[in-house]
Amino acid sequence: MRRFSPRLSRVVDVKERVFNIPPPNSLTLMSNGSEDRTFQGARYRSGPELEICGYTCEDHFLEPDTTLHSWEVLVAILSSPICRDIVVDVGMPVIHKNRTYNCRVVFYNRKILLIRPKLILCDNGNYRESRWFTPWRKERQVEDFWLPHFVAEVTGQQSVPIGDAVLMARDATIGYEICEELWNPQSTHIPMALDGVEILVNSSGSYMELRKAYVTVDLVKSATFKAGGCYLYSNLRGGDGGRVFFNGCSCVSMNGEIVKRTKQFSLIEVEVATAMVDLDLVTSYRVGKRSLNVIGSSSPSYPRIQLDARLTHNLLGEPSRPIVWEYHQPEEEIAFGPACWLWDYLRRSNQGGFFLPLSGGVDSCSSATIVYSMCRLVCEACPFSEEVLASVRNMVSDQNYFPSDPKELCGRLFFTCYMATENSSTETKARAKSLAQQIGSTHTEVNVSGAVTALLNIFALVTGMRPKFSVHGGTPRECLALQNVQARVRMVIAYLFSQLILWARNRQGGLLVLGSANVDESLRGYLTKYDCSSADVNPIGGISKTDLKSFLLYAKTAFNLPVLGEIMCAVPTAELMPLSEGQLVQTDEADMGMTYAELSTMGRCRMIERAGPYTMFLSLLSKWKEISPQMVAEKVKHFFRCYALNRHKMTVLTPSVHAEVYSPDDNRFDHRPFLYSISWRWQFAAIQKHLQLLSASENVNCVSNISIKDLPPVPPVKPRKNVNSEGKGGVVV
Ligand SMILES: Nc1ncnc2c1ncn2[C@@H]1O[C@H](COP(=O)(O)OP(=O)(O)OC[C@H]2O[C@@H]([n+]3cccc(C(=O)O)c3)[C@H](O)[C@@H]2O)[C@@H](O)[C@H]1O
Ligand SMILES: Nc1ncnc2c1ncn2[C@@H]1O[C@H](COP(=O)(O)OP(=O)(O)OP(=O)(O)O)[C@@H](O)[C@H]1O
Ligand SMILES: NC(=O)CC[C@H](N)C(=O)O
Repeated sequence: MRRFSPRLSRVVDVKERVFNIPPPNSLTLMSNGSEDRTFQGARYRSGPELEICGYTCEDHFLEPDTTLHSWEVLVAILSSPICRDIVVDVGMPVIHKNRTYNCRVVFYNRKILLIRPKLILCDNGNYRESRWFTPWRKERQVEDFWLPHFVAEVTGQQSVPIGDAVLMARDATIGYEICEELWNPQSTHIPMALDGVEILVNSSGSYMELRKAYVTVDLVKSATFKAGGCYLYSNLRGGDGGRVFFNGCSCVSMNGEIVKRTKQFSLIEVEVATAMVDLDLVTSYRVGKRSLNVIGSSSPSYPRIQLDARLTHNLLGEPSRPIVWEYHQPEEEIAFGPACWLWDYLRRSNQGGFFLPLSGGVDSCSSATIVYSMCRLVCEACPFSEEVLASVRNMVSDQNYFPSDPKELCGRLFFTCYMATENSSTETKARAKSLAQQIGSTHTEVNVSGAVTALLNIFALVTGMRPKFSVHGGTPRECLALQNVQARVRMVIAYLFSQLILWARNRQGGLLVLGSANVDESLRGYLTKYDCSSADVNPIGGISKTDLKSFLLYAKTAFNLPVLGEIMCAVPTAELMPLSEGQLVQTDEADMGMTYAELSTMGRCRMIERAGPYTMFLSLLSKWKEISPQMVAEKVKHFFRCYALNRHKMTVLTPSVHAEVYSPDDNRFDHRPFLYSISWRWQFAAIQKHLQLLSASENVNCVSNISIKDLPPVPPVKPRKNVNSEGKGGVVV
């Protein structure tokens, strides 16, 4: 290929995990002859959103200290010799005219060139940016920003431009689009590209959800496919103190093709991807797009901040070539995302490892397998990362330790315990033990029946009464209480062990207790409040049972853990009730009155389709054609009754890594009340009315049109009913 004017530019996309900007002294150290290793000879460097202070500062963004300290760090960075002759943009909050903006600060050779505030904020899902930031609404306008005095002393500038402008070097034009601006229908890259901006820089704080990674890649590719250009997309990676795991996957795209990328998951703190691009190819691509040129010629111009420097080299190197993006399957995302999040959590909490009550069922075994996956990642990272090695040495209280075998590491960091009661089976006990052996966790088996009996004795002493299981003639209320006391005792024992097990082994610190309630159980409320569902952190709280089973199938082969095949196929059961004539009387799905697959469908419908009971009923009518409309109605009503009854449990849900769009996590994600009337009179009446119309005519196109007369009668106030979380009423109190 012939180039008329070889303008090869090295651009760099630096991806850093939050809070990882090295302190000033280490920056200086790195400059001693290590410039190439750091920026790889690049002329431009970008990084993720709000990288200086960290994306998850949240309400700390309302504190002026956060902005002040960000300026202090910025001064340290721009003063560093490492930043000579390279244009750098970094992310931080900036207060201008008493308003806080989420900004990129662009500098070159100790001079700040531009402060570019975010134009479109993100407020969906876990995002709440407009709680802290104001969007910049002055399109294509800049103002003077007066620098803090200690910054002015270093840069020698009093004021710098702030606003919606682009940077014009002698040989390239660079524009900024901050995260959500790419996702919005009025994406900023379009008018910038029409105005001749060649390099589009996007700094992001985009978190992981299963099956989401392709979205950013598609957006980036389509941005430069439609409008041409070189796109630098830099995202955070890792956990920084919240429930989300930032998704990595930074990349460089050129005219619709990805030419460089970074990993989605890794324990390594900083990953630098460098690409060499030929900017003439941007021009030739755009020149060929005739319709783009016509629109571009009338497109309004951006203010241009001039930079008297060249970004291109006349090098004879080869431009980076297009690559094929290999996506992780959801099972791999489960294996690596929560594992990396657990690692970040563990090292920041300064604890010595994890404790998990291991029942031999799908959920707790999934949590265990994720910890094993974490150990594998640690062993892989240690030869390349001093930070990971230092953290693991602190955890195991051994400064000479070098982990190389995940099983051996697991034995040091991970403690599992099977806690039997008289209702436990030998099968689950054996499965828990096998998994512990295969992953190498330090495993114990205890019998907690003595503690359960002691508690029941206290009750009997006071009341003179002993509750009975239903198979022994007890009422549902007695039976439920007997189940819950077993489950709760396990939680107390788990905390006792987590606090003292390292003490008993003459090691420092304590252990974090892991939980293993999955997203579906939480949504349905099929868990005992303050049993082992209450823990310090939960790696699977955002994942559905269906996905967990696929994950175990994957891990069985990928991690060589044969017992997972058996665990996956076992019928899920709580094992809290006695066997009846040798038969299992309790299975999760029978207890819940719905299958996990149905629950997952309804969960998605509630959250993603934003469906109330009536809309969910309509939606499922077309999805579940194999069952009658009456049956669909009963399932929907049962789901909403259970959801309403148990919603209070979400207020104390153990923090877990966010992974699923239909998560019911009440804390940050799913903002709904936690006290409901469970009768849903108006909504259920609408369903009933629709059913009547359906039976009157198969083809009625009905819109709910109910009135007071359609409502079922209000239930009598007396005698009071105590409805348990099964949604089964009928106990007179
Ligand atoms: N609106 C509200 N706001 C705040 N608290 C509320 C409340 N309504 C009830 N409560 C309180 O909540 C408590 C009842 O909840 P809780 O103690 O959890 O008990 P509960 O939900 O009644 O029963 C536990 C449920 O979990 C199931 N389970 C048990 C064991 C294992 C598994 C499994 O996952 O395999 C499942 C079991 O079948 C049953 O459905 C009571 O103290 C009650 O007063
Ligand atoms: N016998 C047991 N030994 C140790 N822990 C247990 C035992 N039974 C239950 N647990 C703990 O309590 C949690 C909730 O118990 P539950 O019976 O609801 O299991 P679950 O949610 O179906 O999960 P699993 O599939 O792991 O059995 C389990 O995930 C596990 O951590
Ligand atoms: N920080 C942001 O602006 C997030 C943007 C986008 N909605 C995402 O999920 O990645």
